[in-house]
Amino acid sequence: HSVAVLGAPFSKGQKRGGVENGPKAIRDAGLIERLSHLDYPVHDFGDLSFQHLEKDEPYMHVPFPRTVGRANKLLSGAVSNAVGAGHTTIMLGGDHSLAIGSVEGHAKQRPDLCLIWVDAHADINTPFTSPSGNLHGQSVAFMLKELQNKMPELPGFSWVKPFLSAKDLVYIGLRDVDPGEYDILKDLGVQYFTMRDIDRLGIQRVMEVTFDHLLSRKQRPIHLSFDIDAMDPSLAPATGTPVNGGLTYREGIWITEEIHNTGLLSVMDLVEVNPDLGASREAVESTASMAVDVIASALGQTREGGPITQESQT
Ligand SMILES: N[C@@H](CC/C=C/[B-](O)(O)O)C(=O)O
Ligand SMILES: [Mn+2]
Ligand SMILES: [Mn+2]
Repeated sequence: HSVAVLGAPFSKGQKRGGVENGPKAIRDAGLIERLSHLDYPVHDFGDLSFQHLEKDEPYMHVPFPRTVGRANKLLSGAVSNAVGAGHTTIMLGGDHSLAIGSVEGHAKQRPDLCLIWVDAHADINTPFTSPSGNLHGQSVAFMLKELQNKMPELPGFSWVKPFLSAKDLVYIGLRDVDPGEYDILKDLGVQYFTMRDIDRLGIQRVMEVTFDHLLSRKQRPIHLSFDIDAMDPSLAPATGTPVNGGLTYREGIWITEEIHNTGLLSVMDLVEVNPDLGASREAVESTASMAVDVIASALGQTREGGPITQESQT
C-alpha cells in the first residue's frame, strides 16, 4: 500500500509559538527523501491551512477552544479521506491537540482501531483537571466514551462524539502525569507503561504486553500517536514540554520497528517538534532528525538493511 504525508502547522493547543513550524522542520530534515527509499509510493499532501478565528474567548481557563476545535474538524476530514483512499497516513504536527482530529478521522474509517500513545505525558486532562488549560494536554479526554460525563460542552467541539474505549488505549513513556490524570488512568484501568516500567521490564517486554493487550483477541488497525517529547530531551530538545529521563534512541526505535512488524500501522502522528525552542541550529536539527528516524522506522526502515525476518529476531 502507499503512504500519505499530511502537514498540520498548528499551535493553539498550547502557548509556545513555533510548533506550527514543525512540519517544515521535519520535511527540511529529509523526511520525504528518506521515505522514498522504502518500497511503496509516498504521496505528500502538503500542509493543511488552518483559520485563526478572531473572536475566540477562553472557556474557563482553556484558550482558543473554537480555533482548536475547528482545526481538528478540518484535520479529521483530511485524515479520514487519506485512510479511505487506502494510504498509511503520517500526520506531522503541530501540537498534540491535533490528535483529536487525527484519531477521530481515522476512527470514522476504522472504528475498530486501537491507540498507542507514546509520550512523556498522558494528555488526558479534562478542562476541569487541567493545570494549564492547554488543549494539547486534554486530547485523549475528548476521545474516551468513559469520560463523556466528565467533559463540558466545549465551544468548537460539538462535532466530536467519543469513539474510543479505555481498553483500546496503551501509553508508553509516561513520566509527567498530573494528579487529575492519574485518577482518571486508575479509575478507567488504562494500560500504561511509565519510564519506570520500561526500566523494570525492558522495552521488548513492554511491546509484547502492549500487543497482547491490544491485539490478542483480534488484529486491528493501529493508530500511533507519537509525541517527540517521549524521547529523552538530549535527543529531542526542541519541544514545548521537555521532561528528563526519556526514551533512549534504541528504545524509541524498538517501539516503532515492532509496530511496523505487526503490519497493522494505519495512521501515525508525529507531534510537538518546535524549531523555535532549540537552543542552537544543531538542537533543532537533531530533534527533527529524531522525528524522521522514528517515522521511517515505523514505516519499515530497519537497522539491518533488509526486512526484519524471524531468524534475525532469534
Ligand atoms: N499535563 C500538562 C502538560 C501537557 C503536555 C502536552 B503534550 O504531551 O502534548 O506535550 C498539561 O496538561 O498542561
Ligand atoms: Mn503529547
Ligand atoms: Mn508530551
